[in-house]
Amino acid sequence: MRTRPNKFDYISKKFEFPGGKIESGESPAETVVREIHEELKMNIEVEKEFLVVNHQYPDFGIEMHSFICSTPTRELELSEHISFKWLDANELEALDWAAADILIVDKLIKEIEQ
Ligand SMILES: Nc1nc2c([nH]c(=O)n2[C@@H]2O[C@H](COP(=O)(O)OP(=O)(O)OP(=O)(O)O)[C@@H](O)[C@H]2O)c(=O)[nH]1
Repeated sequence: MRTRPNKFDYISKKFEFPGGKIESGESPAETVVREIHEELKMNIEVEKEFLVVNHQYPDFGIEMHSFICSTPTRELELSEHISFKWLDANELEALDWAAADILIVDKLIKEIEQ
């Protein structure tokens, strides 16, 4: 997903994975299901946890949990992003990713190439 212009220029209009912040009482896997439904009107199933990344941006730090998920359909409705792309592994590297996402992208490329 491509982010809207952001107050922090290092995140503005970068590509990121859909998701969002954990709410009180939620597990990270529950968060991703809720956020993807809220942001994209998509129903997904979490298959497995993929990678936990800790990243320090100049103004804040994040601990980001990523998951391999499945969905019966690719149909979605954007509500918070300016565009999206479905990509094969060999196309992932070409995008301008948020810095915190680079380790996830690298691991995806390695695992899918095997
Ligand atoms: N969802 C998501 N956020 C990411 C990724 N990579 C990354 O740096 N972030 C950053 O992590 C921060 C928290 O994500 P968020 O989706 O909750 O962003 P937000 O503060 O706009 O959301 P909110 O106000 O709806 O809670 C944002 O600054 C976002 O840009 C990613 O792959 N997915």
